[in-house]
Amino acid sequence: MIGLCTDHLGLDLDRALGEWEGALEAARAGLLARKGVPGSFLGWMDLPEDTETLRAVRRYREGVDFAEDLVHIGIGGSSLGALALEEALGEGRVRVHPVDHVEPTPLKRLLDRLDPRRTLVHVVSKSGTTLETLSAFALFLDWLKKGTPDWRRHVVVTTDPSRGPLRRFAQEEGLASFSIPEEVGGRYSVLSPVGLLPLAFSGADLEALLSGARMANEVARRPLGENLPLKTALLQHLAWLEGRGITVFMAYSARMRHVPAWFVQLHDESLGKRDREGRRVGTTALPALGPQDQHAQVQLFREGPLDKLIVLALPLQDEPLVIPEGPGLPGFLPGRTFLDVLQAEALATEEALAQAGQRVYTLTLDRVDAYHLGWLLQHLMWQTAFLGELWGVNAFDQPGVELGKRLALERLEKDGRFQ
Ligand SMILES: O=P(O)(O)OC[C@H]1O[C@H](O)[C@H](O)[C@@H](O)[C@@H]1O
Repeated sequence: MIGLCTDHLGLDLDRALGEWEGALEAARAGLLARKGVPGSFLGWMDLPEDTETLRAVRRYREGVDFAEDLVHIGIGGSSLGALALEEALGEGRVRVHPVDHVEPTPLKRLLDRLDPRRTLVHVVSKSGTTLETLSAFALFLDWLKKGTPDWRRHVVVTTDPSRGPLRRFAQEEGLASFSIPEEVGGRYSVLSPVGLLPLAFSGADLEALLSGARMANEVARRPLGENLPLKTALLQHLAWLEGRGITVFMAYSARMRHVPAWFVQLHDESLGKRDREGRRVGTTALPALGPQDQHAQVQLFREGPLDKLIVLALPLQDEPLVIPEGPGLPGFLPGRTFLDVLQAEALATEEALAQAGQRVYTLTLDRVDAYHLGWLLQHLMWQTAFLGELWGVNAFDQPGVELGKRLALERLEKDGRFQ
C-alpha cells in the first residue's frame, strides 16, 4: 500500500483536516461534478479501468517480432511518464531509447548505434504538432525508409483519436496507431498507450500497474479521514499558505529516479497559473533523489530559506542484500542490509530537515513495483487535481507554454541561429 508518515511534519494534520473539511469536500465535489463534461479533461480518472486498450496494446506487442530496440519519440507528458515507468519497471526485453530533445550529437549517435531492421519507432504527440517531436520523427522516418524495405511496420503512432497532423499521417500511411483519449491531457496520459506501449515491449506488469492506479481511484473517493490525496493536497495547500513556495519531491529509490521529473511537469504545469481573480498562484516543484541529494541539495534544505515542503518517497521492502564484512574496511555495518541503510538515511533526512524548520512528510510504498507505482502516479494526479480546485485554477490546460513555441517558430522562419 501507499502510506503517509507525518511523524516530523510539525503540525497536527487531524486538526487541520477538521478545520479544512468543508473546503476539501467542496474541492472534491467540484471536481467530480465536472466528470464526463466535455472539455473537463478528467478522462485520466478512467484510464486504469480501460482494459480494452491494454488488450489492444498487448495484441500489437505480440505481433511485432523484429524489435530489439524501441525509440520513444515524444516530449513533456508524451515522454516523462513513460521514461519514469520504464526506468522503474522495464525488464529490458526490448531496449527503450527516449528521444525528447533536439540535440544533434546524441541523435546521430543513436541513429548510428541502432539497426533500423531491428528497431520500432513509437512517436507520441497528443497535438501532433510539437516541433521537437515532429523534427525527430522526420529524422527517424528518413532513417527507417533508407534502412528497411517495410518502414511502415517499424512505426507506431500514439496521438489524438481523430485530429492533428500525426493522426492524418497514420491514417494516410496505414500505420499502427493508438489514441490518447480526447479528455486526457498530456501530463495525465502516462497510463494510456503513451506509457503502456513502451512498457509492453520492455516487459513490465501492466495489469498490476493499472490495478494500483484503480486503488488510488478508490482511495480518492473515501471519506476525508482515509483519503490520501485530499490529505496530501491539504499539506501542499497549508505549505503554500505558510509562504513555502517550493515543494520538493525526493525519491529514495534509484529505480524511481525519473519520477520526480514527471511530478515536476504534473505539478508546475497544472498549478502554476492565474487564478479566477487573475492572481499568480502555484508552488515550484523541485526534483530530488535520496540518498544522492544528502550530498547536494540537503545543504540548502538544512541551512537555506525555510520556504520548502519536502516530500520523501520511500520503499518499505526490497530484496535482501547484506553488507558483507569489508576487507579491512573500518566497521562497515557488517550484517546490516542495504535497505537498512536506505531507510535509516531517509528517516534521518526527514528528521534533520524537520529540525531545520522545513515541513516534511514521507509517502511510503510497500515496494517499488508496478502496482505501487501505478498507485503513486494516480495518487499524485488526484492530489494535483484537488489542489487545482483549492487554488481556483484550471489544472488541465497550459496556456503559458504557447508563447515560447510561437517565438521559436518565428525565429526559425527567419534564420533560427542564436544571435
Ligand atoms: O503531446 P504533445 O501534444 O506533443 O505535447 C507535448 C507537451 O508539450 C506541450 O507544450 C505541453 O507543455 C505539455 O503539456 C505536453 O505534454
